[in-house]
Amino acid sequence: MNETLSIVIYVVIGLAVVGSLAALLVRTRRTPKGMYPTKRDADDLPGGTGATSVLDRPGTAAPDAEPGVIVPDDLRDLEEAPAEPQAPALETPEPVQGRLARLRARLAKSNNALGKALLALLSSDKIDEDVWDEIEETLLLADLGTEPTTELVDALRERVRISGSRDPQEVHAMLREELIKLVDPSMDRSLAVDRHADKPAVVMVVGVNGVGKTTTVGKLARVLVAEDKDVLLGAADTFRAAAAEQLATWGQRVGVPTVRSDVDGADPASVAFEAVKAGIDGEVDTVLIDTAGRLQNKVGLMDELGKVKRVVEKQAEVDEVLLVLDATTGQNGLTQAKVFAEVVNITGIVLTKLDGTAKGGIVVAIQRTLGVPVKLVGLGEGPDDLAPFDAEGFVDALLS
Ligand SMILES: Nc1nc2c(ncn2[C@@H]2O[C@H](COP(=O)(O)OP(=O)(O)OP(=O)(O)O)[C@@H](O)[C@H]2O)c(=O)[nH]1
Repeated sequence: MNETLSIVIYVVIGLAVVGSLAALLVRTRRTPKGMYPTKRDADDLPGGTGATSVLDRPGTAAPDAEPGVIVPDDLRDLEEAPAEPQAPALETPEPVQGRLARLRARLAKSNNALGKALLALLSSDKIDEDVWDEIEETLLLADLGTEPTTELVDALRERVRISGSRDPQEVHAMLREELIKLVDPSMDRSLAVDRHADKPAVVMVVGVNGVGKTTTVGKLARVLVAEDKDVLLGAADTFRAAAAEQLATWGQRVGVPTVRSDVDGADPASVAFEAVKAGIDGEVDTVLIDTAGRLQNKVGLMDELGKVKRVVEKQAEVDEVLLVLDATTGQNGLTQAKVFAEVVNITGIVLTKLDGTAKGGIVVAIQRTLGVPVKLVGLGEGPDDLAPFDAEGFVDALLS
């Protein structure tokens, strides 16, 4: 009996011990709400009621999430992104033929006052000294420059004296002829972009920051793609970090590769060298090189551009050095042009933002100052708003 009692007592004590141990275990395993039971990995989301700290990135309410839960957009993008990133559809640039005519309205709009004022003055009943003074002033305001203005006024005076005509059509024709003479249709405005027997043509694009240089390289790539050329871009503007990215994006849109450095502030000459090397290896038609232009220090600019050109010339001839100028900067553009002309041998001018200025006369002033033709004009921010320049089309736009 005693023995049976002892066994019962032992069993009861044993059960009690097991029970309390189990209760203890269950309690220690329960984690306070919102706390992570183990040490957190760096990429774990923060827990607890402080979970809103995840929202320091822009986010929106996800339709399938708990009410009040905002999923950061970048995380949602990841969730919703297709497994294989799709290549963007390639764009087809507009044909180059007839571009200036298509964009003529833009030029006419901004330079309307010039043409209209000249025609009105020249067809007035009496052309006296005051009228000639006004004509002169109008031309100077359009940034034509002193010497070309005097030439034009003298030529018109002579023709008006001889013909005595005030007929608007005749006056229009006279003015058109004289303006075309000033813009000089005899200048060779062709671009040297054709591949040589065994090497690509190399085009360097120079100019100060902000004039539209990178945009121009991108637009020019499209012009060449529209002409069925194989093009390669070199992002030698390593000064501004975003410039290479911007250029590569232009290239991607039309399937043109870009050689760039992933190191900020890399040596521009070595990027240019690699671009030309890749162009030779890839047997492309044209290599376009975007460069950085910091005018604060002429010696630095000279060193940098000179070096880029010398290094490129170790492998291939530089066929074109295009200087990009912003037409809205007027006389400032002329000063820049002179500095660049001292540093490199400029073969052509790209005049951008002509759609935003009434100073179309700058075309004449720049050509006169540098003795180099304007080869391309930028007439808007659209990807195909770059047109080959021609004297007649330009003057017709001014007088339309
Ligand atoms: N309206 C108008 N805007 C233009 C034209 N060409 C370029 N732009 C604008 O000018 C701005 C500057 O262009 P960018 O190409 O970045 O200038 P950038 O000279 O390359 O500057 P960096 O890359 O810093 O050297 C951009 O907003 C362009 O869209 C043009 O012909 N007309």
